[in-house]
Amino acid sequence: MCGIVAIAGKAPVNQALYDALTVLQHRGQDAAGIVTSDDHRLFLRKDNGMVRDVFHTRHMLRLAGHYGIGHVRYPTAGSSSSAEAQPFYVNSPYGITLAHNGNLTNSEALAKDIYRSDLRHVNTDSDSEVLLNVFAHELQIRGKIVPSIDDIFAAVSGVHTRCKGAYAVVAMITGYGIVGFRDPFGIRPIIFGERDTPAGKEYIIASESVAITSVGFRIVRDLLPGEAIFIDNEGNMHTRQCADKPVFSPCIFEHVYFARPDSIIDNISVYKARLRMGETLANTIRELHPDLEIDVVIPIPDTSRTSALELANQLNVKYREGFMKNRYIGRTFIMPGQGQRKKSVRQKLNPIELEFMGKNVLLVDDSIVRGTTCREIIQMARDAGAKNVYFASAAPAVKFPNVYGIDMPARNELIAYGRSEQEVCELIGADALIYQKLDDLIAAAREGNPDIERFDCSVFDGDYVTGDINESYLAALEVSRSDGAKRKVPQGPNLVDLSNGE
Ligand SMILES: O=P(O)(O)OC[C@H]1O[C@H](OP(=O)(O)OP(=O)(O)O)[C@H](O)[C@@H]1O
Ligand SMILES: NC(=O)CC[C@H](N)C(=O)O
Ligand SMILES: [Mg+2]
Repeated sequence: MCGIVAIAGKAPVNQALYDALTVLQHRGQDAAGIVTSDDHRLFLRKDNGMVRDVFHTRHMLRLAGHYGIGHVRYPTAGSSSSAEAQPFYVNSPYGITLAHNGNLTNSEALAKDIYRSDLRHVNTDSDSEVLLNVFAHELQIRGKIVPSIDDIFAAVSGVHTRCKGAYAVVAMITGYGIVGFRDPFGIRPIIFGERDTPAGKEYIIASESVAITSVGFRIVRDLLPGEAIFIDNEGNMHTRQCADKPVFSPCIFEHVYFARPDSIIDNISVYKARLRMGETLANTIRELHPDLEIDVVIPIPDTSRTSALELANQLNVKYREGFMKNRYIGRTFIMPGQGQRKKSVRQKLNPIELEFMGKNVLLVDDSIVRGTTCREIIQMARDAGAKNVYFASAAPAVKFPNVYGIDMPARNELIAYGRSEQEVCELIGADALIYQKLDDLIAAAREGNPDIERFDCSVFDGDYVTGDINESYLAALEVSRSDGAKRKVPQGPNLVDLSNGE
């Protein structure tokens, strides 16, 4: 998952972009970047690292101009090399920069097309660089010195025709304005806002509403699946549906884990959805384990807190913060490499022994993916003297890879893949394991917006809405992007890259 933001302002936008990226940091910790423009020149800074590490005062001073875009990255394609940090740039036509959240499922085929038919060079393995070149080509073939609004929206339609997979995108067309668009299934979130200034209206586009409100804009609305927004360099805003048959299918995992609870995505409060997940999970526990004696409910911080709190309320059991989180360690799930993830769980969470000693403890997490967290945590609870350790997951068992922008590509890395609940329970060392039912999870999210007919739940049910995912795709993905495969790709400072981000 990545975070994206764009601002079309009337005054310098560097600080607001930086602030918005810090609010989106939970969506990507690997790399960050900002590009701004003063209508003539582009100013780019991007590198590996968290937002606070990538941008120093000297960089901020150079990010001049009244419009720009930003990105925080969590890689799902290519490598974690700094050359794949975003935004990406192509000089023709007009000078376009682009930032992408999601994952293209036909990136490899597109990369070949781009070279053979569009005569374009793509320098990295990033699907986002491919996406940028498709958009640039679709704009170039209109052949205009000054692109019209119709040209820009036609180029987005061209992207929808050629690209498959998930993409929420912001792009800047130097001298012409800012574009945002969402794939025809609306898998990844993207929302826009505005504010009035003495010099006129300013616009912002971002992955999550919290990035809009926290920098002083008000929310207008989410982009619809297939829809695009264009803010021209005079500050006029235009929107248009650019897909033929959009089928809304937003990713349910945003509500389970990715998004911040204080965000509202597609009119669903993530916080309320998580409370409802706690309520339904409590019902399932009562139904499946009516005799389970629970002395205390303990969340695995951070993300499960909201649902664990409501679950404890419903069961009428004490809710206690039995694990203290080291606030200087980021999210472990989105760290690259299993070794790093495993080590970080222990550095990140530390038990308060008195909450465990001699008690029947119900630990609650938002999800169990690789099982890294729960295995460590259950052992820590036992070491702290717990009598029995039960484990509940606010999401169903994750059994299938994600191909739409969450880095869980290898089936055999998923602890629930090919295993029964009982087997998972034994493997993680719990005395009982309770998963949320998929229908309950869907209901918990949908209650916030009953107009959404379906969610992308592919990691739970293996149903890939884009229709292009088959066994050979999944097998190839497993080979190229498993933890083992990633270890073989050269990373870090030894790699000499083409990067213009300094
Ligand atoms: O089964 P696993 O592979 O361990 O993945 C699931 C865990 O990873 C996430 O936590 P993370 O530490 O990333 O973030 P958080 O602090 O927001 O909970 C998630 O909240 C689960 O705790
Ligand atoms: N998580 C994401 O949205 C990743 C975006 C893009 N696929 C990349 O790897 O950079
Ligand atoms: Mg967690």
